[in-house]
Amino acid sequence: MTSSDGVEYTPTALDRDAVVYVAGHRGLVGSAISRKLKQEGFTRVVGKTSTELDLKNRDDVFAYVGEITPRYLVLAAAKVGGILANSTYPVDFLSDNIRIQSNVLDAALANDVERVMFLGSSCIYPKFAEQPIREDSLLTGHLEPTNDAYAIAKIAGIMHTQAVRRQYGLPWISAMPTNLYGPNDNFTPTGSHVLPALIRRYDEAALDGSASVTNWGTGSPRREFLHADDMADAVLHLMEHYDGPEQVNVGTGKDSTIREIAETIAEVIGFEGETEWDTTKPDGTPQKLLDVSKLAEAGWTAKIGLREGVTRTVDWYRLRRAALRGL
Ligand SMILES: NC(=O)C1=CN([C@@H]2O[C@H](COP(=O)(O)OP(=O)(O)OC[C@H]3O[C@@H](n4cnc5c(N)ncnc54)[C@H](OP(=O)(O)O)[C@@H]3O)[C@@H](O)[C@H]2O)C=CC1
Ligand SMILES: C[C@H]1O[C@H](OP(=O)(O)OP(=O)(O)OC[C@H]2O[C@@H](n3cnc4c(=O)[nH]c(N)nc43)[C@H](O)[C@@H]2O)[C@@H](O)[C@@H](O)C1=O
Repeated sequence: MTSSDGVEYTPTALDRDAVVYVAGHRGLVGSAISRKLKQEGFTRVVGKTSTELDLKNRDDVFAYVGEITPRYLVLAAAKVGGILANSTYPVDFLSDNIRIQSNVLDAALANDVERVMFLGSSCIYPKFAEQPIREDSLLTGHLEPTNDAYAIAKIAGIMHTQAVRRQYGLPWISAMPTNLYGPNDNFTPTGSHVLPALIRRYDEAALDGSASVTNWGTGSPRREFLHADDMADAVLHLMEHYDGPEQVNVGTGKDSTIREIAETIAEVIGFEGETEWDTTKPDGTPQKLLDVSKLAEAGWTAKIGLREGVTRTVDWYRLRRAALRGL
């Protein structure tokens, strides 16, 4: 098969005995991908924690990738955070991510990694992109200011995979996930995304018998949420069934208001008090709903519904509550 950029590659089942390097294998997405690959019979799934290998250190990255010489690589390591972390530390989100992805992708190229999956984020699209957001709306308008630095790093990552395809003919691809959640998410109050933040907040309020909780913003922004296990399933599916220079959106195709998400989480937790909104905190993008038709054409749709996914995540959180709260 020849792609629109001239790369000749026919997507096929990945070799279960080949080395697969999952960069970021302890995180929300990387851990789900590692689990999925092992469930599917992959025997040599490898990774290192950030303590063992700081991906910002180019020499160390080249040494490690040269040592393991993976046939496949999923780049799920990044500096990641919610709206507050992104808007407070833009330098870190830009600089760390540019360095991590340049090091890993350059080392992958130097070692002829056959198939690379780069993970971006739906925040790469313009703040006021037409909804649902199509892949071709990339670079057609201004970014959302609360995460523009992170988005620019991610756009550079997409371009990096496209450039490798053009210059070296390797069938590297990228996927743009919507907002994700699930086991191994970040549950810290100031660093996390909304879904884990609300699970923790409502759980604490239920335990303490609080009369009310206060969430950030107005509650009116719309977001689409995908469970990390679905994300992992989509990543493997795309690596085995998709090739092309254009990034592929990964989501459910359905969104809800933050207020509705809060109601679902409160119900699953069993919190019966009031919810208030702190409108001094930012709302961010008014709506982020991905057009997932390209993904559907590649043969994949989401399977885990929001209530089921939230229930599973609440159960996971409750088993680890003390450790996650640092108690
Ligand atoms: N979470 C979300 O809602 C979304 C995430 N994404 C993308 O998915 C990918 C994974 O995100 P997610 O799993 O949520 O993030 P997490 O924060 O859960 O995990 C990030 C991973 O990256 C690793 N990492 C970070 N910095 C370094 C470093 N300097 N050296 C080595 N490893 C490092 C961490 O390693 P360790 O644990 O060892 O410290 C961790 O395993 C990212 O590219 C992100 O942009 C896209 C859209 C939405
Ligand atoms: C995945 C994506 O994640 C970020 O963008 P975001 O979608 O705005 O993510 P968020 O989950 O942090 O917030 C979603 C909405 O929820 C509201 N909200 C209410 N209460 C809490 C709360 O307690 N915590 C948080 N974090 N948000 C809250 C919040 O005000 C906002 O309106 C970017 O980092 C971006 O770079 C990126 O890629």
